[in-house]
Amino acid sequence: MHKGIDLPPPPPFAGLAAHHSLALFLDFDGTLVEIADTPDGIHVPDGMPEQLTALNRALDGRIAIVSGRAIADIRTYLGPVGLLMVGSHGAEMCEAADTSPILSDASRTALAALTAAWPQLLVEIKPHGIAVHYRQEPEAAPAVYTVMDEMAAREGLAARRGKMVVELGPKSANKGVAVARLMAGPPFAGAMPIFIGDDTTDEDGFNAVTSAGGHGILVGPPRPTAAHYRLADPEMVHQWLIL
Ligand SMILES: O=P(O)(O)OC[C@H]1O[C@H](O[C@H]2O[C@H](CO)[C@@H](O)[C@H](O)[C@H]2O)[C@H](O)[C@@H](O)[C@@H]1O
Repeated sequence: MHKGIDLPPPPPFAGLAAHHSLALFLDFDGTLVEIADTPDGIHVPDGMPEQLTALNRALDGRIAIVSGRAIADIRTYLGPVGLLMVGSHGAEMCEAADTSPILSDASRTALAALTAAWPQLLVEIKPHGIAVHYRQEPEAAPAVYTVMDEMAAREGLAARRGKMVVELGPKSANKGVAVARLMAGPPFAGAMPIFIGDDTTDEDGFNAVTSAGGHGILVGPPRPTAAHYRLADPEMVHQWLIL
């Protein structure tokens, strides 16, 4: 973990690609697109899906989007890019979505009470989990933490804190587990993995690629991280990837 020092920018992408067989694991919100006020308020830069597709071809299919969003949600923004996608923080790995309800009546009641008390909260239902966003109502954060932690304990789920959001999902899934699973088989096995992400939930991905001989790239301001390099914002990510 790099705590007190700022991190350098990564070496130029073209140079790395010239000397290594690269695998790229890309977070979505805050990495490929700027953070917005609401989950559906994001803007996908013109040409980005086409450029990701071209880059994926150049890397022989060794790019995966590894997002906290549901895969179906990502597809509405990127369209038919032909990229491998991991969604819901690793719980969805291109498998049929499990849409069965994950909450008991007690938890549904607790969630309903929370959203009634704080009407600006946004609830995002995913195939394997549920996210409560408090960006529109930041003063609700302590109540959201309490209720979501209680729900997680009751349901046997993990409660993950992200950017103005708390998410419930399976304990067994995280971005690091997903990356390790992908790295075990073709077309990723043997490549040097790079994980680019901005949020605390991306730290599992940074650790996984480091264990596999690769590097994490933190996007955003300096903070304690397992990443080796840092880029300031999604625009710098696009420039680094020559997108
Ligand atoms: O793993 P990611 O691809 O970074 O997804 C993480 C979460 O991103 C979304 O929420 C975040 O972005 C929103 C839009 O910029 C922002 O309004 C919100 O405050 C952020 O938490 C998404 O809605 C979640 O489902 C993802 O898990």
